[in-house]
Amino acid sequence: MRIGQGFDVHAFGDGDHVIIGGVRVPHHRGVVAHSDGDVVIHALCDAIFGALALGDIGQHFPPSDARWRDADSRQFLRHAAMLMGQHGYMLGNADITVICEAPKVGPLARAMREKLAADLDSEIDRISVKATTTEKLGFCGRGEGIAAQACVLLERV
Ligand SMILES: Nc1ccn([C@@H]2O[C@H](COP(=O)(O)O)[C@@H](O)[C@H]2O)c(=O)n1
Ligand SMILES: C[C@@]1(CO)OP(=O)(O)OP(=O)(O)OC[C@H]1O
Repeated sequence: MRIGQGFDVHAFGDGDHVIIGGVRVPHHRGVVAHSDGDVVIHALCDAIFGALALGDIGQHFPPSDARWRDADSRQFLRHAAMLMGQHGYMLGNADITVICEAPKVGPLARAMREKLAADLDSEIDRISVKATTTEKLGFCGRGEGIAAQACVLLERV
C-alpha cells in the first residue's frame, strides 16, 4: 500500500464559472490558472504522484508549456491513473476536501465523484468529496480563492 496527499490553491479572478472536480459550476468569479484551474483534480493528482514518489503536477505538466493552457484537468488525472496502473497500483480510496466560502459544493459532490471515478477507472464509493468554509477567515474566507486537499491510499493490483 502507498499513501499520498496533495494540496492546491487558485485565486478567484474574472469569469462566470469555476471547474471543480471536473464539474462546471456557475459562479460570479472564475479562477486564475494556466489550465482550467480545477483545484480538486490538481490536489488529487499531487496525492497520486506523491504516493508513487513521482514528483508533482508541475513536473508532469509544466505551467511554462503552452500545451496545458486552458487544459481540461481531467486529462492530468487520467495520466496519473495511467502511471498508477503502470506502477502496479489501483486506487484504494481518495478523500478530498474543498475549501471555499462559495460556491456551495455539497449538492455537486456526487457529480464530481462520478467524474473522478470515471477518470480513475474506480468505483464511486472509493472516492469522497467534502467541503468546508473557513468561517470567513483568511483568503478563502475573504472569497479571494479556493483550495482543495486530497489524501489517497493506493493498493497493489
Ligand atoms: N463551499 C462549501 C462549504 C461548505 N459546504 C457545506 O456546508 C457545511 C458547513 O460548512 P462549515 O464551513 O460551516 O463547517 C459543510 O460541512 C459542507 O457540508 C459546502 O457544501 N460548500
Ligand atoms: C496544472 C498546471 C498546468 O500547467 O497549471 P495551473 O492550472 O496553473 O495549476 P497548478 O495547480 O498551479 O499546477 C501546475 C501546473 O501543472
